[in-house]
Amino acid sequence: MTTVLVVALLVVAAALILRWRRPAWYWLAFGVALAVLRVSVRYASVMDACGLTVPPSRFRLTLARMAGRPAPESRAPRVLRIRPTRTGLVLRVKLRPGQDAFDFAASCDRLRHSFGMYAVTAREVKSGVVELRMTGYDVLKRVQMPAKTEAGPLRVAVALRDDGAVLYRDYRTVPHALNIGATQSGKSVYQRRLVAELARQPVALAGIDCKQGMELGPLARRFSALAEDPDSAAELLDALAERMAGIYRLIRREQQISVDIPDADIAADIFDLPEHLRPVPIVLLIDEVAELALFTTKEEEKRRDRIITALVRLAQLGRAAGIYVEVCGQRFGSELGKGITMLRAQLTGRTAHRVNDETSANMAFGDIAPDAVLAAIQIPREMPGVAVVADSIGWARTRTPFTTLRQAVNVCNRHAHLTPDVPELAPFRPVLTPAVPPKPLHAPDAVAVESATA
Ligand SMILES: Nc1ncnc2c1ncn2[C@@H]1O[C@H](COP(=O)(O)OP(=O)(O)OP(=O)(O)O)[C@@H](O)[C@H]1O
Repeated sequence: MTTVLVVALLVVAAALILRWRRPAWYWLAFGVALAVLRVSVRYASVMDACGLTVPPSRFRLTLARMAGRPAPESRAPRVLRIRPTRTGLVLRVKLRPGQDAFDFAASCDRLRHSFGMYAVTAREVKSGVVELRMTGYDVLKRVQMPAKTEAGPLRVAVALRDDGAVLYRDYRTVPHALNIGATQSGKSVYQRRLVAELARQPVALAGIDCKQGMELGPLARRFSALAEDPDSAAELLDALAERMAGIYRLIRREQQISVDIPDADIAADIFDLPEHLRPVPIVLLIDEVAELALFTTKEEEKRRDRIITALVRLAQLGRAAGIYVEVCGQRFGSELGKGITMLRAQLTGRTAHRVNDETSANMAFGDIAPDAVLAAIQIPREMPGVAVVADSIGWARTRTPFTTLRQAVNVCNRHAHLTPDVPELAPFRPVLTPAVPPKPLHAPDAVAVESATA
């Protein structure tokens, strides 16, 4: 703590002396150092004012009485670590006997005002230790991801959380996810970011985009399979189910070999298989799931049932075979028909962009994090891309860095050579035609005017 304080003082002094130069880091270092000083100086009084201190123990009172000293003061939780970050600071405190992590969570708003920070969040990191993350400004206003992240295989840095931490989409811990939001809320940008990040990794991407491939089509060079209408989507899902069955047979065969070898590890999913046998993982992205679930004729109803059944099977069994499902939609509730709530139950990761009503938010969070429902409705219209992410432990507001379609296409084109050939998905491999200059389109009005003048 003392070291951090001294460093903060030095940084403030250096920043004041060098102010005539004002390089980019000047404001950042100055702001963070000031925040560290402010928190360090005000710590004890703020804890006291927020009711986060404990009265002196009987032992200390007895000692004071025996020594003839005045009664000792209440004690604030001990600071274990204070760590400046790019966006503010992180404080770790050790709770005093009788304190509860909930007390800190409930006092976040008071702490925010008292320390003069933009936001404060609290979470228990281990028994008796609470981490207070403080940010000095609205980090979601202009999202800037840190230069270095802890991304890895099947773990991509997808957004920034409101406490300044990076939000990762980790397919190995949360295999399947749901992303809902009203129109223009930022779902596609979120999905684009996912594709752009996954494109750099050795994974196969499969897409279902029933908007005639409008969102995923331009990224086709990095896709091993793409379906642009419900009919081909049904066939693609069947092909994925077939691949899943094949991978299970492969794992089973390897298990039988391992059982006969003493002390050998026994494969339970594709990552336990030897590298030369390991099938490439597949991430299946579905844009606007409702297009797959709606029907008007008997034929379409049969196709819909086939699609939803295949999706449920993939979400139930796909993880061990390295098949992950990422579903996007405006709503995802029981009004989409039978099997939808069963599918939703398999989608562990939940993200909700701005929604227009409580029912839509409930579809994402009602069953896992009721607190997050209100937060999702309150996302302002003028902040597209802001989302609420929740799991059974808690929720946070996040925002994806804005990725244009051009940027995502550039990344996909640059990494097109990483696109694996998946034999089962070969019929769905997007056909890449050479670019031709577009012909001028005749709008219906223009045609009408032309024929009228003729
Ligand atoms: N993370 C973001 N940061 C800044 N602006 C964003 C962000 N995400 C989205 N936007 C803005 O919001 C607009 C709509 O985003 P997007 O197309 O992703 O919405 P959507 O939910 O997919 O809409 P629809 O369902 O109609 O396709 C974008 O064109 C962009 O201008």
